[in-house]
Amino acid sequence: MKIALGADHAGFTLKNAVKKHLDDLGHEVLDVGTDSPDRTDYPIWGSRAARLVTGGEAELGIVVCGSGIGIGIAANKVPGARCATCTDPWSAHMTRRHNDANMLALGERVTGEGLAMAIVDAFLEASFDGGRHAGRVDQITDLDEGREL
Ligand SMILES: O=C(CO)[C@H](O)[C@H](O)[C@H](O)COP(=O)(O)O
Repeated sequence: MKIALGADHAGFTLKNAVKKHLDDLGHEVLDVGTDSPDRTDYPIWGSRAARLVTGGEAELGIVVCGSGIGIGIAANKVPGARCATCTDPWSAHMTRRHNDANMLALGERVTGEGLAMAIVDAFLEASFDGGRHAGRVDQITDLDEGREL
């Protein structure tokens, strides 16, 4: 699978660990940066990763900042991105099944590396249930495209 990856300085180390994990699993990683631990701004990297996902170059995206919150908010500003900030594997599993999330956000200052990989695995191994959830995801798309509910 092609997976977009992005992080700010506060997520740089965990991004590299996620990248190695994805490489080991045989995925193709599209790393948008950042490429150093120098201080930078999470909206840049969240939006760049999201654009790869919404543009179809990547199937899924994973983004990392200190909390996982800022970069997730930024990713979700790109229409078509459904990015979930997760701190546990169950939430990562459920956001794929019920929300058809196409991006996962992690917080390096929140989540240790071992747990982060379990979250990544749960996210990648689950898939969308469809059914009653499909109409709700369609409603999210309506919001993305400026329609009122
Ligand atoms: O956006 C965040 C908070 O929601 C991230 O944790 C950022 O990585 C953080 O704000 C960066 O903070 P810093 O003090 O500039 O390292």
